[in-house]
Amino acid sequence: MSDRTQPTLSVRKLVVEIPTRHGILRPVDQVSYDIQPGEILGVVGESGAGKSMAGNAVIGLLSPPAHIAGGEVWLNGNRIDNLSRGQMRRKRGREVGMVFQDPLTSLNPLLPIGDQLTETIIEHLKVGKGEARRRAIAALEEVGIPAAAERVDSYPHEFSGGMRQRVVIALALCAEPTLVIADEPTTALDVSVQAQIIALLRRLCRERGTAVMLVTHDMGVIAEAADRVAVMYAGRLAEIGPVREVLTAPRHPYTAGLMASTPLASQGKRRLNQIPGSMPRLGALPEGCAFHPRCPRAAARCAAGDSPHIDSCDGRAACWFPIDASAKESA
Ligand SMILES: Nc1ncnc2c1ncn2[C@@H]1O[C@H](COP(=O)(O)OP(=O)(O)OP(=O)(O)O)[C@@H](O)[C@H]1O
Repeated sequence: MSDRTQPTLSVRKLVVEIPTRHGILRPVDQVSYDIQPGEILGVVGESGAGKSMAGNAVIGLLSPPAHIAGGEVWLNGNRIDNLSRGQMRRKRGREVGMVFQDPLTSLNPLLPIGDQLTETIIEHLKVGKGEARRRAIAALEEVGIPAAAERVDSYPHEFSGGMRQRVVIALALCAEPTLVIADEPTTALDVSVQAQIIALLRRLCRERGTAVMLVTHDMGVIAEAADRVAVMYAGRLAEIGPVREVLTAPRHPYTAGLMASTPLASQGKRRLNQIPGSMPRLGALPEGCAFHPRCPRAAARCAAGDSPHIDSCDGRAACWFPIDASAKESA
């Protein structure tokens, strides 16, 4: 078991590479972060920023030819980036639960949901059939499935999208994992249902001390759910820090741009200023900071040399000229 001072997940200088005919791409480049027990780390960025690859790499779900080419991943104090596929498969489910955008990725359409839950519980918790069924019903009750004792024998298609995602959360949590990777868990749902699912995930993981990596393109979901946020741009971490600080006083101009293009309910008004241009392709990254061609603060230093890294900047933003909120600047 993890002790409370040890992060549940610790990722150090993780690099994912994809060899292509035109050279090697790095969809994840030197990414480092920790997630503490009970903490939700939101990973946000535009489409193609490398968010899903960063999550999939951690749980050994990269599709070849993508592979981990550097760095380390530690789960509860054990190194896991060098495990075999079989060893990693056993960790998924038992130590790591997964919630994906489409509930039908996780649910077998041909099996009643109760069978899927009891199978997982028996496999990972080594209890008998009767006890597993009792726990399956309790798990469904906990995620808010009405009349769980009757619905336990229903098939996935007999539930609405929101209820199906509740079942997936029950399935992800039933083996009592210490880490949950949730990749766009609410993107396919109606806005009103989205908030319920986020609140549910947050409550259950808090209660159990489960660490969560929440991958989303939606700053609103981050504001709602996350304790800390990691902002990705072109495979690299642009900024990482406590969600309140990053969202109210972003230091990286990219984070500031994302915030300016996101209508947040808490801000009371819609601010919609799109960041000009688009994220560069991985095969055509500019020299220097990958964001500099779109950056309102870019200076000569940003366009040359190595890309700035959080560790070599101020520890929060990978930027040579971070925004200083105390100076009342705006990006
Ligand atoms: N087989 C592949 N060959 C080349 N590039 C790839 C391959 N698979 C993924 N990529 C690239 O890797 C990058 C990271 O993809 P990833 O899916 O992690 O991004 P994302 O931030 O999760 O985006 P989205 O929100 O659209 O899912 C993207 O630029 C994508 O184009």
